[in-house]
Amino acid sequence: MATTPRTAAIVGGNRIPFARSNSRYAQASNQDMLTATLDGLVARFGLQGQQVGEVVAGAVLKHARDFNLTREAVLGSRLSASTPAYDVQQACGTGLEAAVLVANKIALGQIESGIAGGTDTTSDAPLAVNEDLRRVLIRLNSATTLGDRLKALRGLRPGQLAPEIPRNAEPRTGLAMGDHAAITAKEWEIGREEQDELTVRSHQNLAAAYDRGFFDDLVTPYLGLSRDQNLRPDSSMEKLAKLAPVFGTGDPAATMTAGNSTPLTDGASAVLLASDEWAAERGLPVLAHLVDAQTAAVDYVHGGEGLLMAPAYAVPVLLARQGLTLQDFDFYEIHEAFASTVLATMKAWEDPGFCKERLGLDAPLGAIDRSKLNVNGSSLAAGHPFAATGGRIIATLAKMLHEAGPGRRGLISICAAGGQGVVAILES
Ligand SMILES: CC(=O)SCCNC(=O)CCNC(=O)[C@H](O)C(C)(C)COP(=O)(O)OP(=O)(O)OC[C@H]1O[C@@H](n2cnc3c(N)ncnc32)[C@H](O)[C@@H]1OP(=O)(O)O
Repeated sequence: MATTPRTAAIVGGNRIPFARSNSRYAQASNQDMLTATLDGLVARFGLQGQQVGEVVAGAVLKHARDFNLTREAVLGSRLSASTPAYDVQQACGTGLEAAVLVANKIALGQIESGIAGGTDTTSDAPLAVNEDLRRVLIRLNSATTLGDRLKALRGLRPGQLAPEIPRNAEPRTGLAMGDHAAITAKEWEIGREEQDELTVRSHQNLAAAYDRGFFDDLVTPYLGLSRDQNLRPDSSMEKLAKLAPVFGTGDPAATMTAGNSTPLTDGASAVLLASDEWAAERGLPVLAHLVDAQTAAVDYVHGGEGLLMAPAYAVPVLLARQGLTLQDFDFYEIHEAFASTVLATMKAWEDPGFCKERLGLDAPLGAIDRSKLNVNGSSLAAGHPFAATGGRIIATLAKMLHEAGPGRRGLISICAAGGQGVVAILES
């Protein structure tokens, strides 16, 4: 029997304020933050003791003990323990990818409701042991006699005792994501001033949104924080101009600083999705619908494409499938991994050569109206706890579309490590 796909509704979201790394949430684990975030969502939508179809979430940096972090968070939360839950991981696209998975199951009628989310902490990063030491420890664990234990330890050297600390770098190139972004910034001739301007706007927009109460029903205070700790309402071009470059520093004309790059951040977010019927039965709002989504990947290792440029490729596929142009949107949410990445992506869409040769289009996608971009701030100001960014953006955009009224449309574009990108369209 054929089933008719339907479009999943976004009921609303919840997140904890995002904290600077090694600061307010230094003692909190991913599980603590995700559990608190789920409980905030449960409280907001009256889901105490209830079972939702599925909870799908993830973390980019996960301890080995967190086999199924999401299920553990559900068991620690006030949701019914009968709620199935599992982890996904798509780097910085994790939160959005989780929402797409939930939305697709709702669309197919396999579930009526679900929660998508993400959490990350660089304060509680997983440390690994040296590969040789790990094998020794495994042998030691299964050794039954003193002789076997001593044999297992034989050959172990002091240098092998040093822990392996996760680096914010691409495994295939050894370069930090910021250094990759600096290469792209140079290729697309993205200037320091335009990066700093985008950064100031992000801080101003986020601060204004908090001041007008926009986040009152999206953010639940946690561990003494009620606003994102990275937010600097007094951010200015003058202050940003004083910062020294931190990425691509081999180049004397390097432009990327701690100000126009996202900081290392701790936090979690979650979004409640459902069928229209499920929401109506409970008297819950429908802010928007997740209409469609697309992923793309680029060859940043041998293909000469920028590590964070995959959304530039994913968006035209999505537009073509939906019969839309890049200008047919009321809001654009382009994840600010680095200010230069947002600017390079927009420049690529405007560039006839890029659009023809790399995207195979007859004409460039064109410019977007900058006054519709990240109007309530984005990752430069809020911070970027990798897997939690998607949930922050979906909940923010869904509320913006709802406030704007029916028939409004928003584009989400998230670049991710590994040369990947996840993009989606929401409509009110
Ligand atoms: C797909 C993706 O999303 S890829 C992106 C993934 N994320 C990343 O790669 C994270 C990148 N970020 C980082 O690695 C780090 O945050 C860095 C290297 C950029 C900066 O690290 P730190 O040097 O520890 O940053 P810190 O917070 O101390 O800031 C450095 C200085 O800049 C200043 N600063 C930062 N932002 C601003 C601002 N908006 N306005 C004014 N000053 C600022 C700070 O006050 C600080 O000044 P100080 O030294 O006088 O106190």
